[in-house]
Amino acid sequence: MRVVVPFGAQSPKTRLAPLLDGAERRDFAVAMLRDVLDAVCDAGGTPLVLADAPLDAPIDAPVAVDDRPLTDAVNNQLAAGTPVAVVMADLALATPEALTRLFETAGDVVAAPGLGGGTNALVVRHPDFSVDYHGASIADHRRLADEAGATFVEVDSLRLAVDVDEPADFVDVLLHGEGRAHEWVVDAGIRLQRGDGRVGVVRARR
Ligand SMILES: Nc1nc2c(ncn2[C@@H]2O[C@H](COP(=O)(O)OP(=O)(O)OP(=O)(O)O)[C@@H](O)[C@H]2O)c(=O)[nH]1
Ligand SMILES: C[C@H](OP(=O)(O)O)C(=O)O
Repeated sequence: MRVVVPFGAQSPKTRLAPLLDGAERRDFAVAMLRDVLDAVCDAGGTPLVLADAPLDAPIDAPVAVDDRPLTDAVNNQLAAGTPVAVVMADLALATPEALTRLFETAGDVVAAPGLGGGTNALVVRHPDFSVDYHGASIADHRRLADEAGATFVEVDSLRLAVDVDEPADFVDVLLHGEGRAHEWVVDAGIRLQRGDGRVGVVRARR
């Protein structure tokens, strides 16, 4: 399976600014990308990193640079032929097993929803389907599949549902992560903070 992995290389992970400075956000984003690429390869996928600018860190996969907005860049990849998968680069908990299940699930469009309304991963087998990212994109993709006459199937997976957008997402990385991204967060001094309510994170040092 051809697997497109979008990567915003210009100013990655701006919503993590409360805990990480610019260089750290770049470094952490690359750690997550490397974990995702390993998981894609171990699941039998052939990854292509779709970046909005050249990467300054070595990556063990081919890179296509396309500086158009995310949706346009991904739709251009879909136009190159199906089946194709799109797996976001910030899925710090992704495992080969979870991706294998995604890739093997039958359907014209198979989606792994993100917590909070996004679409963390997709398999597209229908030539008339196109993406529209940002906002509650899972709802948009459900509608777009319907309009294209494509079946739409969602996979239920914690490991694919967690994308690291905001500091609170570090909770799941600390609790369930295993790879470079997990190690990066621990080394940065980010720790769980238990209180009366929901568990949060705190950074012990900067
Ligand atoms: N090719 C490409 N990938 C992008 C672009 N923007 C985001 N991505 C990637 O798309 C996925 C989802 O990104 P988001 O979480 O929406 O945005 P982000 O840029 O990572 O983070 P924020 O700056 O906090 O919004 C991640 O894998 C990003 O690396 C873009 O403009 N072009
Ligand atoms: C790309 C976008 O990601 P989010 O901003 O929801 O993390 C989406 O899944 O539509």
